Amino acid sequence: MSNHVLSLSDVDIFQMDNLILKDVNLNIDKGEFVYLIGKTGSGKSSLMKTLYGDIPLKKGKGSIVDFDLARLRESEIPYLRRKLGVVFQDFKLLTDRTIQDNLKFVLKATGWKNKTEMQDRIDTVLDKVGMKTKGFKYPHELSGGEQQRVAIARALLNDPELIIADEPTGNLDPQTSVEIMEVLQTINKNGNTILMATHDYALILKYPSKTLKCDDGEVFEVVQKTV
Ligand SMILES: Nc1ncnc2c1ncn2[C@@H]1O[C@H](COP(=O)(O)OP(=O)(O)OP(=O)(O)O)[C@@H](O)[C@H]1O
Repeated sequence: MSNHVLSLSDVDIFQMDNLILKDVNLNIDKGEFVYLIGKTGSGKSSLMKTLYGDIPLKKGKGSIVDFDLARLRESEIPYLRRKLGVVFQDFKLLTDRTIQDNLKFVLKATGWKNKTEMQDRIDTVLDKVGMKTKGFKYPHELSGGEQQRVAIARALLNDPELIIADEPTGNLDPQTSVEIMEVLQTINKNGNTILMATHDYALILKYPSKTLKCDDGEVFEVVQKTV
């Protein structure tokens, strides 16, 4: 059986009718930590959006956590998202409710019903990111780094087969970026597969791993010294 969590072959990535990336071929195996780099506008976000069903796959073959991206129906997207954890640069927490309630909202929306099980899961994921004691706070009462920890906890709620993180340290200072990276590294060592877009080469040097680059309409793997 294939160990691929993600597999793209001869995929073209579009924004509307504009071709952004051509003939993309890549595989990510269970347990890998993979960086996605490339200058602004090179197509990193477009690639990631295609992976979580925000942009339809119009050409080529793509499978992600057992979903066929070329045949993905609108109605299947919520089920795909349940098997993925997506983390954004700007955290995207709901500002009108506490951290606990942000997480509860996601659990309810994804079919959880039992209150004790929900609370146990929330405690577990907040503990994983070092935020167990701050669940009663509102997002604006937390620092950027703490909000990103919560966003990572939220991504972990449904035990995703792949975490897609689009510049998760983009809004954070260097020290806080390292702290968030430590959280992601620990999660990866505990078995979660992670694809992370970043501009932060210092992080890549500190935590070397497989690196894919978007450049001039293509995606290719780079060896560390040419990053
Ligand atoms: N909603 C959109 N509609 C049309 N074109 C878009 C849209 N979003 C992005 N693009 C274009 O697609 C190309 C790739 O953008 P994308 O956001 O994927 O790059 P990126 O590598 O993620 O950049 P950044 O590092 O700045 O986030 C750019 O030329 C951009 O102008």
